[in-house]
Amino acid sequence: MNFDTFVLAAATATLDDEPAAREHADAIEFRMDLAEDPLSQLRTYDGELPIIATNRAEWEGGEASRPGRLDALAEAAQVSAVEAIDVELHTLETPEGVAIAENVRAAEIPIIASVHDFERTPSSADLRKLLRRASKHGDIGKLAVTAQTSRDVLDLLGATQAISATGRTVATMAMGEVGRHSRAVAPLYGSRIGYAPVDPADATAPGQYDLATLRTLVDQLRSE
Ligand SMILES: O=C1C[C@@](O)(C(=O)O)C[C@@H](O)[C@@H]1O
Repeated sequence: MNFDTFVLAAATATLDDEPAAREHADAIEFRMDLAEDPLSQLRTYDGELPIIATNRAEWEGGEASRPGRLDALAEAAQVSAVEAIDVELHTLETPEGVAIAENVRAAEIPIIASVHDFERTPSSADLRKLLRRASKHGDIGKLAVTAQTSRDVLDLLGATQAISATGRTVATMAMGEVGRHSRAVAPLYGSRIGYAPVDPADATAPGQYDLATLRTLVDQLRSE
């Protein structure tokens, strides 16, 4: 998968959702940590959209607990439909994370190095540092923070613009209601991935638009 242009990922724990996502999404984000039997779902997948595999750790807002979490991700990287792997920046900075990154790179798949803050938005300087670190460890550096004020959204967009202007590939979004519109406008500042559930009842983060809405918003803003 190529992140040279914006990729809209339909976030789901059920690969059976793929036909419903196809009309609007460019990819599926398969949340292995929320899925039943994720490896067998992957092995029997025969959809058209490429998959970003995510097995989010509990300590980063997901549901995957320790035993086997990274091994499952390494196995997912062997599935041909899996065209990108999402790993937490904090994991990539550990020896186990370095090992998984080597594994994934051997399969010639890009790594999305992600950072989440479910409570706040770090300072502008810290946002830039985090994005730089994430885009150094991953092919794409991703930052999802929680905006409490509109100033937070501006800081995130500023960091997105500044780091992408240095030639790095980034993806950013502000979670929650205050930052919701960032999901539509961040692509204009250089963000290369957006996430939305097929069904709004199955949101994988606070403040997500449903897939059809985010597709429309992003496309309309881009074509103006
Ligand atoms: O990291 C992200 C971004 C996200 O948290 C969001 O805010 O849309 C949704 C997650 O599924 C994905 O892994």
